[in-house]
Amino acid sequence: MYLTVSNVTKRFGTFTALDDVSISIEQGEFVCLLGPSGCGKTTLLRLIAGLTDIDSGTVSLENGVLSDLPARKRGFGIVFQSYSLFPSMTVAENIGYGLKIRNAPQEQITARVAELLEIVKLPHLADKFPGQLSGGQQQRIALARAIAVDPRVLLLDEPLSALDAKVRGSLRDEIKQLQRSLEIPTLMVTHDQEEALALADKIICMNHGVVVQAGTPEDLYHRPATRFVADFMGVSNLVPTAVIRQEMPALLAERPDGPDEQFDACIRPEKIQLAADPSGMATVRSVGFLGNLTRYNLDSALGDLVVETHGSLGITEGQKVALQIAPTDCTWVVNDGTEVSE
Ligand SMILES: Nc1ncnc2c1ncn2[C@@H]1O[C@H](COP(=O)(O)OP(=O)(O)OP(=O)(O)O)[C@@H](O)[C@H]1O
Repeated sequence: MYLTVSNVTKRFGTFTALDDVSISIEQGEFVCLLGPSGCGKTTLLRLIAGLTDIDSGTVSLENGVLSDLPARKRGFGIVFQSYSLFPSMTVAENIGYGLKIRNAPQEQITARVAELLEIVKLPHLADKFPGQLSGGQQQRIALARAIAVDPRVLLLDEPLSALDAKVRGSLRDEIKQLQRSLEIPTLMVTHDQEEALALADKIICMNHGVVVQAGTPEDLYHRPATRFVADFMGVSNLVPTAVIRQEMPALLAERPDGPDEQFDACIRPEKIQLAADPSGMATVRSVGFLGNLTRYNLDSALGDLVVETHGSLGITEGQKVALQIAPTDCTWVVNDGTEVSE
C-alpha cells in the first residue's frame, strides 16, 4: 500500500461526516471516491491533504504517519472544482509557483513550466492571466500547477464538474492519459458514476460517511454488494427474492443463503433477452430510442423492468413479450432499503 487511511472518523459538532473509514491507494493507481452529495468525499480528500483535522484514525504514506504533517509539507498536488488559480499571476507564474516557493533556480522553473505547458497542450497561453482563459483551459493549468512539483499523490476534487459536457469528456481522457504516463497515485472525488467507470483503476463508493464498497469498475458495475451501489452505478432492475421465487425460480440458483428479505436480485438492463410472445409475462409500456441503444420499459410479473438492446427488436408499445434471463446474469445484492431512483 502506498497511501493508507485507517479507521478515520470526523465529526462536525454532533454530525458524523466520516465514520471509521479505511481506504488505500497503490503506487501509480487511479482511485475514484464516488458517492452522492454530502456523503463525505470532499471531507476525506481534505483530511488526506492535511486541510482538515482528523478526530481519530491515521493517514500514512509508505508507512510514515502523516497525520501531524501540515498540508504544505505533504508533497501532494491538489486540483479543486472551482478554478483556484492565482488571478494576478500569469499562467507561467501559476504553474511555476510551487517550484518558486521551494527556491528552485529560475532557469529550472522556466524549463519545467515550458514542459508542463506542452504536456497540457497550452504552450501559447504562458503569458495570459487566468481571467482570460476558458474553464477547461483553467483546469488544465491547475493540473499543470499541481504536477509541477512532482507530487507524491495527486488529489482531484471534482475537477471536471464545472465544465460543459464536451470539454469535460475530452479533459477526462487527457487526465487519464497524463496519470498513466506519469504514474502519479491519484485520488479523485466525483459524484458522476460514468466518470468513475471511465477513469478509475479502483472505485470507492461511499454513502452517509462510510465506505459501502471498494473494487474495480467491473466489480462495482457487475457485482454490486448492495441495492445502494447497484442503483448508484446505473439503471438496475432490483427484484425481491419472494417475487423471483414465485415467477422465475431458476434464477435462485446462485442466491446466497439467508432470509428472503436479505437479498434482492439485480439484473442489468442489457442482460434481459426479449422476444415478442402473446403469452409472455411482460407488456411493453414504452420504447425509447437512445441512439446506439433502444430502451424498453416493461410492466412484468417481476415488477417494472428496464431492458436495453443494441439496435431495435421491432417490438412496439403495448406488445406482450417473453423474458429470458440467465441465472449467472442475476447478481444478488444486500437489501439495504435503498429506493431505486427514477
Ligand atoms: N466545515 C464543516 N462544518 C460542518 N459540516 C460540514 C463541514 N464540512 C462538511 N460538512 C458536512 O459534512 C458532510 C459531508 O460533506 P462533504 O463536503 O465531505 O460531502 P461530499 O460528499 O463531498 O459532497 P459534495 O459532492 O456535495 O461536495 C455534509 O453533510 C456537510 O454538510
